[in-house]
Amino acid sequence: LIEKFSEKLANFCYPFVEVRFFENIGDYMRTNEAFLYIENYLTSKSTNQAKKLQGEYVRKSLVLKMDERQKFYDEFEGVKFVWSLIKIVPNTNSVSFYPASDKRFYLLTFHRSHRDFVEKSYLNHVLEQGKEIGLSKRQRKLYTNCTGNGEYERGGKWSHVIFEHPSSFETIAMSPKKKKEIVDDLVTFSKAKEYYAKIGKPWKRGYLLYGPPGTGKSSLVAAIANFLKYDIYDIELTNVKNNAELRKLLIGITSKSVVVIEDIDCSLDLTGQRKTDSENDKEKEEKNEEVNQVAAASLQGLQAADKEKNKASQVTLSGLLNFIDGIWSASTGERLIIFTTNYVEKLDQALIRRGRMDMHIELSYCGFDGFKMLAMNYLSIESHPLFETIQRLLEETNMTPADVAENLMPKVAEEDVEASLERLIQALRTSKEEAEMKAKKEAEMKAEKEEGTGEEGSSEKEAEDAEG
Ligand SMILES: Nc1ncnc2c1ncn2[C@@H]1O[C@H](COP(=O)(O)OP(=O)(O)OP(=O)(O)O)[C@@H](O)[C@H]1O
Ligand SMILES: [Mg+2]
Repeated sequence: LIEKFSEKLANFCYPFVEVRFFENIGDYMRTNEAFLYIENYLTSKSTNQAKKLQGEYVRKSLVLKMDERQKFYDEFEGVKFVWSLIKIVPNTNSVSFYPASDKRFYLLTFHRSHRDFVEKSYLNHVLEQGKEIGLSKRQRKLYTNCTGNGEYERGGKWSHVIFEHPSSFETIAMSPKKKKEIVDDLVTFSKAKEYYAKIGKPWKRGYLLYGPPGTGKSSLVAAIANFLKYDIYDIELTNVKNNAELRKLLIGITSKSVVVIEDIDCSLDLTGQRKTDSENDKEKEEKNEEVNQVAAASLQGLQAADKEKNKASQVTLSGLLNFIDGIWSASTGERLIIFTTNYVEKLDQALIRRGRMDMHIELSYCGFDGFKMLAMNYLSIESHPLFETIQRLLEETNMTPADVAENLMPKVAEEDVEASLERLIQALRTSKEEAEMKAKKEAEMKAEKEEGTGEEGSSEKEAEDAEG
């Protein structure tokens, strides 16, 4: 009876319902998209009402956001609602190996008589509006994974900054045909939600960008993200301890994102075949043995080996393959996965087969088309008498777009166009001469080596004869 009565009393005194929308949810602490949509919705509405705001400078404009503990009153179809942003700071007195991070949530309060209305229409209204606003002017983010190596850091988490890279398809120098191909592919992909559902595939696509250093792979990644207006998740694989941590990262990725793994050939030893369990065990045993030997040798040696062991990532090729298109990968909607590498031939075929990496894009040395684009961007010229010479030289020698761009950049204030072009021509000539010299030297070395092996054989014989 007392229980019943106290419940009634509580309801009478506080007839409100509270709903919390946490920023991160679940064991994997994935970003709650509802939180982001609500943030957009409230940011668009709250600024003229709230008295405590937070200012951020985003893409050349000021964005005012709701401050913590600031209440915001909303009204929809005659019903009143109260929103507030609340931050829970973890208890710093408790001693924990992994310090907990702050938790934030939006709290929605309304009268309990509107419960049905909230569930059926108000929340839909808020989320839909927030989503729409988000698409048109959201701040895009560049995420990277935390190291997880330090004593106080836990791996498998993302940290982010606002993504503001000026690269776009207009500034990338590559053949117009290839550029169009990529743009068309991106547009088709971004509109193909139903199609992917129909063919029973997760909505994602893989790109492999390969080519020598300085040919614009990283720039192209930024251009793609800018074009699609997606967030970027830049994974540093060497910071990922094991496959479980990689999966944890995957779960934390929101939809509409580009996932990038740069220099995939250097990140890990992924070039070998997928290993069987027994092979893995054997390797581990061997490693342990090594460590033991070092331990016996000296304490210092052990510490060094331990450090190395800690550093080494245990992400395997099969873990990465699962990351790309395993069952878990379908849990995060619309997504583009991009690998970049300097040495495509080093990679395992399983990693780059079609279906995983659907499109292979080669970025190569600067051609005349690329040069014209750079000249337009850097010097604002479409043609010049010196272009002919440059075209001929570009055909005769290999120069990366990065080098061409560097030479075109004015070195002193108000340098004229001709000086820049002359500098480029000079650089192209030098590079051509160097390449020729190198080829000549290599040929000489080769010839010498061949001669040398012949001579060595004979001198050995002589020595033998002398001994005899
Ligand atoms: N195709 C290109 N178009 C325009 N600018 C380019 C191009 N390639 C390179 N650049 C210029 O050179 C710089 C370096 O390029 P970028 O970082 O994209 O090269 P990368 O291929 O990623 O090299 P790495 O393999 O060393 O990572 C960029 O800042 C950009 O200004
Ligand atoms: Mg790069």
